[in-house]
Amino acid sequence: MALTSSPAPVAFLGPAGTYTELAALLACPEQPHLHSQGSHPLVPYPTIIACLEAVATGQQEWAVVPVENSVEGGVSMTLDALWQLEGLQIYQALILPIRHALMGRAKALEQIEQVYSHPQALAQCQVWLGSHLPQATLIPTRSTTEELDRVQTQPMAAVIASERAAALYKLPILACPINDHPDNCTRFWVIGRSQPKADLASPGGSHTSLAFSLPENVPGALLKPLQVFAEQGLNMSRIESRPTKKSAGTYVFFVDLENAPDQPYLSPKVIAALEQIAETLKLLGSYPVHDLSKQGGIAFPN
Ligand SMILES: O=C(O)C(=O)Cc1ccccc1
Repeated sequence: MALTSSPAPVAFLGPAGTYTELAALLACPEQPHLHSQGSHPLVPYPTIIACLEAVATGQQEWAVVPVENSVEGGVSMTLDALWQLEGLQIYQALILPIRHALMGRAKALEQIEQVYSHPQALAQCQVWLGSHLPQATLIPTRSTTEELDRVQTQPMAAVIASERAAALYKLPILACPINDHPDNCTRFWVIGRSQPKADLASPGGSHTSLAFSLPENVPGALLKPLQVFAEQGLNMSRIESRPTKKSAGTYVFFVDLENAPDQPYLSPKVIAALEQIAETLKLLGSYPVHDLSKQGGIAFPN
């Protein structure tokens, strides 16, 4: 009799109702070219780093984490954790439209004294908040849904989260959408443990991500790796720097490359050239991207 294994759990930034949970519901880690499977049990974690540590230590098979928002830029917690932790690989990217709602039990907006949400969500609604809730104190939380239980009993408090979160917690929506840019979207990565280097071609896809630090802070240092990409005809779709945290003025560079259609991974030649240049090089994976922001909205799974 054939043994059938049930889908492995996916760690996500909780509690229930976050945008990251929605991305995890739509993710398909074992078959990264698909999405919208919804068959994996989901396990909430309080922070992004806890999600990634759960995979790195083998406690969970998969994690889904936010990486970059079209308005606010990179999610530094995710980038820093991927640089620090060993043995992680990106298997899939999902881009979701982000439509923020203000929810709570206030009878009128003037009643609201505190607004709780993830710093990215607060920043994405700052113009709206300044003009509609100038009296409110903005309080950052670890995820959009962390303080949803508080607003059940405190009418002076409100939360910025998704409409799906309002439905899950049975909270009235006071205003929606409140994001300052209508085309707000966020990219999420599905992370698993890394394959041996020889298997980097698998699972493959349209993009490759890597991170590197450079040995010397000298004029033109960054030119060398960029020249490798240019000479190999590799288009960079993103470059972002984060401090190494070792000494002031030293940086880690995170790069996303578009793969050639006939080569869904980074060639050994490019990897060898980068290894020569970088102080530390981390290949984060080659993977397909599902852009769900351009399909007129998504049907939210429950
Ligand atoms: O997933 C969430 O709900 C988060 O708190 C992270 C986040 C915040 C804002 C936009 C997308 C993801």
